[in-house]
Amino acid sequence: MLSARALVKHYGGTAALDGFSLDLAPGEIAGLIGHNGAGKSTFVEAVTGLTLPDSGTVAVGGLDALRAPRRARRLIGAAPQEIALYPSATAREQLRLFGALVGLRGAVLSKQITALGEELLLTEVLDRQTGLLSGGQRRRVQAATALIGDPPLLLLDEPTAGADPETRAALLDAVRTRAARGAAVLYTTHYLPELTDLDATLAVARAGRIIARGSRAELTRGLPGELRLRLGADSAPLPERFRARAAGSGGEIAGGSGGEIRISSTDAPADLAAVLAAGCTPSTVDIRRPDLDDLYRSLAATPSAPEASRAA
Ligand SMILES: Nc1ncnc2c1ncn2[C@@H]1O[C@H](COP(=O)(O)OP(=O)(O)OP(=O)(O)O)[C@@H](O)[C@H]1O
Repeated sequence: MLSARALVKHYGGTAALDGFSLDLAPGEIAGLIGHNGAGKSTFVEAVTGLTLPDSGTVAVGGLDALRAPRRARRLIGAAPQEIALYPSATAREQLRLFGALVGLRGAVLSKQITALGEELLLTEVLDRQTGLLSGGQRRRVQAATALIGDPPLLLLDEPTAGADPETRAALLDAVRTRAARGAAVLYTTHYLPELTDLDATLAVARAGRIIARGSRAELTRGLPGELRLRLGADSAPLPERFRARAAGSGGEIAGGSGGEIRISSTDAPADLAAVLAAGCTPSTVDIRRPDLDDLYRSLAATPSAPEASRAA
């Protein structure tokens, strides 16, 4: 549904995009993550036609989005990071406007607005001016403007910023429903647990390009998780070879202290078997598998290509 190749965009001496490539299939939710300034918003602007890249290509539903931006734009529902609503218009008026832009009219449009209001918990505020809404409500109205008309490509930039747990859940449900109907969703966030909730594939941006792409399982394979345990009162001490990997955990390595030992481990079941074989008798055991935070940390610790070449 979306295929971007080798996008480059310079702002003065800054390469906001530096060979940014990304593919997105129908029905896929991809989490676009990366540090501030990695190029995520610039990429979304390039796909929506707000920014013209210096080079590279963007295809949306097979259309060349750089040559035919208006036609491509009709296939895209975008909720940018910056709120872009008319403060004096009501939420319903905004949705009428966006609905009309994608060709909805009359009763069909009214029905979609009512349904979106219910879905995103906005029914009570649909007839209020958006300038008078809370930040979280405005963000949901903005998300609704992206969802109206069921576009096949959704670009949602931090749609849950400022959302409380109830409205966050409603937004995530709405995203899942659209993907289940076949929409491709690019979901930018700094809040990694959401991507687990959405069962999203991941695209990690760094210095203007994607440096890792795949399922969460693929990208976290081989990363260390943790074996966490407490040693019982009559336990043998933790074997020497685990002590260095338990350093800094704050746990006690002798039995009976009650402190939690955290052993960095790429194969926690095997390490647990070795600990038990050494006569340790844990009173509690927990295995923490590597998660998105571990992935983020491991990628942050690896210099990107331009940084590496600068450092060389
Ligand atoms: N209009 C602009 N003029 C000048 N520089 C820009 C402009 N837009 C983006 N940049 C620069 O391009 C780089 C990428 O910015 P971008 O907003 O795409 O990052 P981001 O990954 O979306 O960051 P964040 O997580 O903070 O939203 C940054 O160094 C930014 O300062």
